Amino acid sequence: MDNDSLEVRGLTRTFGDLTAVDDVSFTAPAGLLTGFVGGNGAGKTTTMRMIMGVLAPTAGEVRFGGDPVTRTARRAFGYMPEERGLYPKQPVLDQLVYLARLRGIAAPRARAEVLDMLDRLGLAGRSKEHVEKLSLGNQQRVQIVAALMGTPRMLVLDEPFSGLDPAAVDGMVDLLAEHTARGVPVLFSSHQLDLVERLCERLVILKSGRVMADGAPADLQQAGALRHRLVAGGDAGWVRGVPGVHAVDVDGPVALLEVADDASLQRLLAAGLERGGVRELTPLKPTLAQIYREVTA
Ligand SMILES: Nc1ncnc2c1ncn2[C@@H]1O[C@H](COP(=O)(O)OP(=O)(O)OP(=O)(O)O)[C@@H](O)[C@H]1O
Repeated sequence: MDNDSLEVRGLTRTFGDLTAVDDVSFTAPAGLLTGFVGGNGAGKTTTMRMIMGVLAPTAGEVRFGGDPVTRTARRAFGYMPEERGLYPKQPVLDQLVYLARLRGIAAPRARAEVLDMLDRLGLAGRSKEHVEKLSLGNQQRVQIVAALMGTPRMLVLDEPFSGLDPAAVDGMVDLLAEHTARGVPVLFSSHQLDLVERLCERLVILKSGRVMADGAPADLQQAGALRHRLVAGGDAGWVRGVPGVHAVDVDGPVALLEVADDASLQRLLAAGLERGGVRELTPLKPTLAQIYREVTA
């Protein structure tokens, strides 16, 4: 196991009769972005709270670098909680420097680091404003600074991209890349599957508190039902009669197909030769949205 990876083993949390997180195990490897996805109420926030020690697990454990996570170790983790938690009536810079000092960063360095990150997120001119005067997206940018400052050893970010405009998303992506380049594991939750697909090297999909899929997106794409796009010489209606081939959609000569195995693919081609030929047959990689729908169906 890589030394600076996050490992979650058998994590479980009940609230009365509800098992919100049910025997969840996964690894967020060092130096990689791991996307944590799942519908509303799937258990993402509850899992992240347990990782950060905000909530006690009913069962299971959290390890970092091979060791059980202690309170001291958690001080070196950057966390963006769902409930955010900035003081509305304090100026942005004062507040961030205060939070940085709580993490043990000396005042001059804290100030320089905070000003640099505010600048990179387009907030340089707003550092003296009270947080409550900022738009929600700009408050979110301040939260990002709060989570990322101080050279954290791990990042746990609950919906860090929600409410950000495209420029801020790009700024955030660049910042996260700097942390993964240092070997830091980054776990972030999101409902924006296009963004997760673009960014993540690892993916954990949760449903009703359970892990439904866990791995590299390319592996999950291969494990999913492979679809093919076929363009026939004439009307492609004949594809419906080929054993092992499921026609998802047929529109004139173009068909979208799920092919069970290689033998079915050969049957499809043989049938095509008898029915006016096959002009094109292309395997299609499922998108993350398709994988997500399949594994959470
Ligand atoms: N303190 C609590 N007391 C009782 N139930 C809770 C508590 N916290 C969470 N839950 C329940 O646990 C389940 C998982 O909630 P959680 O917030 O972890 O989901 P989530 O995946 O983060 O959802 P969302 O995407 O909507 O933020 C939900 O059914 C929620 O109502």
